[in-house]
Amino acid sequence: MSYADWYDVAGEAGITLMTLIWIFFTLASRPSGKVTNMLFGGLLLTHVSMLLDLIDEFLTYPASSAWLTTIESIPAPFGMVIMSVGLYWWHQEQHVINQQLRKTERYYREHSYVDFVSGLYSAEYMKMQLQHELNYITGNQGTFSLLMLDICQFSKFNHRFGAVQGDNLLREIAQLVQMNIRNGDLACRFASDRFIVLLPQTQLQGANTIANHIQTAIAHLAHKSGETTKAIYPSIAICAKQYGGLHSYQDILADLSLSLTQQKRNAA
Ligand SMILES: Nc1nc2c(ncn2[C@@H]2O[C@H](COP(=O)(O)OP(=O)(O)OP(=O)(O)O)[C@@H](O)[C@H]2O)c(=O)[nH]1
Repeated sequence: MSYADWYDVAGEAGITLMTLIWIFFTLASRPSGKVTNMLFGGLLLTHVSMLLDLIDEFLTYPASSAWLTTIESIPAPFGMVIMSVGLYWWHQEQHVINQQLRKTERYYREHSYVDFVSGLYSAEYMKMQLQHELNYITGNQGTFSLLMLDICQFSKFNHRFGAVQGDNLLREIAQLVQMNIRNGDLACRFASDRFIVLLPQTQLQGANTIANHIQTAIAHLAHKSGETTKAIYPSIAICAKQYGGLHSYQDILADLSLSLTQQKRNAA
């Protein structure tokens, strides 16, 4: 074979390998169903064409079997048509999923906004979602509520048990908050030992109910530091407020923080 032929072989082998990789990632990433079947079928036919094309480089067919070289390219166009139909169905499927996400106002998911200590979304993400919620309710005459909660005496806990145990406690509390909110609510870590929960389309009464659930759950958390069975029962201060669409998210967050601070002062 000449150099040109080897370049040809390398190109065809690369395409054959790539189609196999696409098949792998399609099957590994997608749930089973008709969209996956179409994508898999289309990619498989394309792969077969590429493979036949590659094998063809190493075989010499007798003149009577020359037709074999012409059929090798037939599966690819069929595969591409099937794949295109699969992609169109995928587009339809994604459209439905997007509609569902939009309904709950958690439309854009962004993993770079995750706080890695608590596993919740960060304050930055909450600000974006608050702005999104404000835009939504302004157009729809709606309302929403927010909860803000703060762990009591967290600096003492850190001092006594160390920052690693402090991180564990933050994570456990974050999990309890998440367990006690609804699908469509959003819990974020706001700052150090402070968390915030967005409750879309929720009146104050409903927000207070959820705040009670969270407070009760955290009051029953028997946090263990290390090997000992001795438990620490953390307590939190929590405040719930309802908002309309006439404020900026900065004003809302400042107002909520102030309310929580006043509530803590009154309780002291
Ligand atoms: N372990 C750990 N500690 C943190 C983290 N972020 C902030 N902190 C600590 O959290 C503590 C927060 O202290 P404060 O704001 O005084 O809160 P507090 O001690 O709970 O005081 P009160 O709310 O008034 O009861 C500080 O000691 C911070 O160093 C973190 O990611 N991990």
